Amino acid sequence: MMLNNGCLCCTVRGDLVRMISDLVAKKKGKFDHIVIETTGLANPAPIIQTFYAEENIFNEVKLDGVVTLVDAKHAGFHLDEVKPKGVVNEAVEQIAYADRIIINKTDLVGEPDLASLVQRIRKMNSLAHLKRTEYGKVNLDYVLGIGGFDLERIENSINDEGAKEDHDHSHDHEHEHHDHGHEHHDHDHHHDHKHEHHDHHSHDHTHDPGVSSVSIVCEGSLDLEKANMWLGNLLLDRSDDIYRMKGLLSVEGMNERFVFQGVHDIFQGSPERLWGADEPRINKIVFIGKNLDAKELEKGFKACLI
Ligand SMILES: Nc1nc2c(ncn2[C@@H]2O[C@H](COP(=O)(O)OP(=O)(O)OP(=O)(O)O)[C@@H](O)[C@H]2O)c(=O)[nH]1
Repeated sequence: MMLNNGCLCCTVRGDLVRMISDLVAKKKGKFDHIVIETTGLANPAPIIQTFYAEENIFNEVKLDGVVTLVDAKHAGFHLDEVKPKGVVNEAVEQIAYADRIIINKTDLVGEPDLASLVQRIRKMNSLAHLKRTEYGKVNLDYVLGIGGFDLERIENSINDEGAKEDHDHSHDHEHEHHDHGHEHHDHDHHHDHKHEHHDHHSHDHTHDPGVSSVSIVCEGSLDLEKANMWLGNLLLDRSDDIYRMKGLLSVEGMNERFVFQGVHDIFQGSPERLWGADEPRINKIVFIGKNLDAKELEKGFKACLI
């Protein structure tokens, strides 16, 4: 089914609501997945938000994940494009919201360019799985059944954060990235940030998209009231800039681990399984967004610890 262009200022796509309602009414039980292919100019946010905003949709279908196909040869150009003030760079947005990033046409670029593109994408979105392809060759289960918004799968996605370029052939890289991911967890993140700026200047990029991933990893238990206030206020002030977030928290007095995920002002959270007797109470939160201040986020979070 072809959708008309939605109004860019709307956060709920009426056309998408109608399309899904029609499909559900006519063919309920006859399909496993619905694949929505947007144009290259689409902002994914309104499409994602539609799945939470309308009760009919929310109850009948579940948003599985966002897959972004990146043209390895031309992506750099689009990411560098300077837009008029207030206009988003859709290439940046499409990477920021993704659960899976497929970097295609890798045969057309050299390894150094490819590596720097991967690095650049990784800094924007440290949660997504990433794969390099030629002619878009991926297994179907890589792009269907992702569970990118499932609370039950939060732990997996934040645990292998930054560490999971999914390789089919190039094994040396797997190790490289794996190590990097662990380092990422142990170190403070201002370090990463500084590097980012350094790289930025030395490569003389003209445009900083300002989209980055910030992760907080910290042992301890949270004061429920303080944590509620902090996250609540953060979303009140910054929900436009926070594209996606995922977290696993240890709350004082709560025997279960608390998991949450969010997209802008949409927030879903719930207690998950019990903490193990010997399990270290480690909190993990990952934010993907614009103008994120890693230091400030970490400070705010730590102020909520008991
Ligand atoms: N060299 C090379 N060419 C590719 C690769 N993947 C796709 N192509 C070619 O790129 C061209 C455009 O591919 P499409 O898949 O139609 O691109 P698209 O962006 O989906 O196009 P539309 O959705 O129709 O706008 C075709 O000639 C493909 O054969 C790749 O990995 N390497």
